[in-house]
Order: sequence, then C-alpha cells, then structure tokens
Amino acid sequence: MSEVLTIAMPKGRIFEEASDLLRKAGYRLPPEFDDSRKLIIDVEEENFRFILSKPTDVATYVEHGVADLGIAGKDVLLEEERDVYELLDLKISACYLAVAGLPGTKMNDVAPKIATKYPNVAAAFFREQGEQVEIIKLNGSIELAPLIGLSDRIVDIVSTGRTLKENGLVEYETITPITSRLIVNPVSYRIKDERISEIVNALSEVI
Ligand SMILES: Nc1ncnc2c1ncn2[C@@H]1O[C@H](COP(=O)(O)OP(=O)(O)OP(=O)(O)O)[C@@H](O)[C@H]1O
Ligand SMILES: O=P(O)(O)OC[C@H]1O[C@H](OP(=O)(O)OP(=O)(O)O)[C@H](O)[C@@H]1O
Repeated sequence: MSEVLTIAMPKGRIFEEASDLLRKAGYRLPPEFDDSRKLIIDVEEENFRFILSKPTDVATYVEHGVADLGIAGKDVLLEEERDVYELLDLKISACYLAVAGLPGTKMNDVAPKIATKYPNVAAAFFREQGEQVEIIKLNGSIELAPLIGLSDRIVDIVSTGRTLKENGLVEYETITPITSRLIVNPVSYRIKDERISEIVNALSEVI
C-alpha cells in the first residue's frame, strides 16, 4: 500500500473546480467531500488525506510540510513567496490582477495611495513602473477605497468585471493573469516522488 498523501484544498471559490478536476483525473472523492463542515477528510480508497483551509493559508500548510500538496491561486503565491514548488498550472479559477480607479482621474503626484489585499504584488508593480506609492492594506471590499477617498487606485482581482462596473470604476492596467496551481512541499517532492508524479501525470491528462 502506498503512503498517505496530504492535500491542502482551498475552501471557497476554487474548491468546486479543484474537486471536479481531481474527479476527472480519476480520483474517487466521496459525496461527503462536497457537503460537509469537516476540515479533515480521509479518502482511504485513494490514500489521500484532504485538509480544507482558507485559500490564503494553503501555501502555509504546504511550506510547513503538514500538507504534501496543495492547490493555491497564483495571486496568493505571488504575494507570499512561500518556500514551495509549483508543479502544474491547473488552469482553473482564472482571473487577473489589475490596477483600477475612478474614471478620468490621475494619481496624486506625491505618494499616491493604493488600496489592496496584495501589498507585495502592488508594491513590486509600482516599483517596476518607477512610481513611489503608499500601499494601504485592506482585507476585502477593495473597490470601496477610491469611492470614499481612501485611495487613488486599487490593485485587485478582476474576474467578470462586474464589481468594478457596478461601482463605477475602470481598469487602468492589467498586472498579471491568475489561475490556480498545484504546489508541493520540497521535502515531500523528494521522498514521495513516485506518488506525486502519478498525480501530476493524471492531472496533466485532464487540464
Ligand atoms: N472573482 C474572484 N475574486 C477573488 N478571487 C478569485 C476570483 N476568481 C478566481 N479567484 C481565485 O480564487 C481565490 C480566492 O478564493 P475565495 O474568493 O474563495 O477566497 P477569499 O474568500 O477571497 O479568501 P479569504 O477567505 O482568504 O478572504 C483567489 O486566490 C484567486 O486565485
Ligand atoms: O470581476 P468580478 O467577477 O466582479 O470579481 C472581482 C471581485 O471578486 C473579489 O471579491 P470577493 O467577492 O472575494 O469579495 P471581497 O471584496 O470580500 O474580497 C475581488 O476582490 C473583486 O472585488
């Protein structure tokens, strides 16, 4: 019998598409998987242990080795630069990071304010553009910031564009496209390489 692999799955938006992909790749996940408040789900037939976590915490579990594998948004990986390897672009939960703001506005000449959930990505983007900005970290409802005068611009995820539109904001620049990635703990990758390669191959077939 092969060893158990622990996989950190993001709850929320990515969860359904990630489970569908695993099923398409031939893994039998129980119905409990889709409708449960349990945070640890053992799938004995496949020798998997799933841990269900906040999307932003997946890479933390993998970095610390309490999960061998994980599924995480590229946005989170760019923001946190965790010590994990990226094995596959799963091409699910596609969206992109963009700079947005009120239409027809210029950024303040001196230290324009940028509100975002992604302070590191935003700082790196404006640094590369040669702009000195002040980053304001928020945890959600980022689109509020320019509407109430907290910031000149936001850096946030855009998917359908509906949130920007309904709040009267426009996109100024695209930063980078985002999809979810399969990530691995570097030590697990070395010692559980056979099983991990098997999963990578099975998933590659259905991406
Ligand atoms: N429209 C979208 N808004 C936000 N994230 C999206 C969107 N479309 C795809 N994603 C992907 O889904 C991930 C976020 O999932 P979800 O929205 O469930 O988490 P969250 O609730 O924002 O995270 P947290 O619970 O930590 O605040 C992002 O990291 C990104 O990769
Ligand atoms: O382009 P759209 O399809 O409208 O999606 C983009 C919106 O979705 C996300 O917010 P989320 O729903 O996660 O809420 P939050 O503001 O609490 O982060 C993101 O931060 C945008 O606000």
